[in-house]
Amino acid sequence: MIHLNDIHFIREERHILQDVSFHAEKGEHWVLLGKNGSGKTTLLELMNGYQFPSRGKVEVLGNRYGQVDVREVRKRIGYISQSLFEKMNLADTVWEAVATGEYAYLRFYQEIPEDVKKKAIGMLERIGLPHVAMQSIGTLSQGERKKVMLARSMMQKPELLIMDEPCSGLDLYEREKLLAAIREFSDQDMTVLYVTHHIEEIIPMFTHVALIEQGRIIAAGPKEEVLTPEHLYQAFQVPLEVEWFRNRPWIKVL
Ligand SMILES: Nc1ncnc2c1ncn2[C@@H]1O[C@H](COP(=O)(O)OP(=O)(O)OP(=O)(O)O)[C@@H](O)[C@H]1O
Repeated sequence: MIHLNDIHFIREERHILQDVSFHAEKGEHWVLLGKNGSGKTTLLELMNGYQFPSRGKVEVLGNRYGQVDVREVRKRIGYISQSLFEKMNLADTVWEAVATGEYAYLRFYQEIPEDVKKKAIGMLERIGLPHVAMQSIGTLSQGERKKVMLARSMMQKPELLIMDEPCSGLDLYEREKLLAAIREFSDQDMTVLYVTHHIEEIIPMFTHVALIEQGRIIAAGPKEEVLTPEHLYQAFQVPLEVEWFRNRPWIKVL
């Protein structure tokens, strides 16, 4: 599904990723966890083919990057990030913005077919936002924006869903609502990769965690094995305890 082998990413003499190998199989739901500047977004950009490694091999959904048209691979990947939202036209109505996900465009230049409109409104209903369908996306709250981007990414049921800090800037209520929506959309056929620096966002649907520190993966595997105080100290340099409550980790800083 995703195979990164011996990746090095060097820019302006900085070794941003060093000797990274990462493997995710179909149906696994991964969290990529690490502090600010550790290299998480860079790793996602390699997986989406927006960046190419200085050394090493990237293979996603059976395609070796460098030998295929990455735009074709991207059609099978749902990607949610702040930078994608910023590329959207804030004057577009919400249902139109969701409908663009059907074609992986950012906006339409011709009339949207009725069935695509219905599907987009159906997605908004599923995510609990049918009432904002006719508003422009620029008028939405932060939480609504994130949910709309999730609905958009689900128009063409992706085989791989990649999310870059989708809960950043959300209050507790909005965060939990968005996590519930992500859980609702992510079934076992879909591989999920979720980037965050907040341990409490690792809800039960996530099966695996990779910890990244200064461009190196320091631990990767089933979440219970990776989320130990020792590994987390290595990643964040903060002494802490981990408490599991209903299959979700919570931390106490010591
Ligand atoms: N093209 C580039 N040229 C130079 N430095 C870069 C480039 N791309 C990324 N970096 C640097 O690489 C480091 C890792 O960046 P990255 O955005 O991957 O971190 P991150 O883990 O996603 O951080 P955050 O959690 O703060 O978003 C940063 O120090 C960044 O400044």
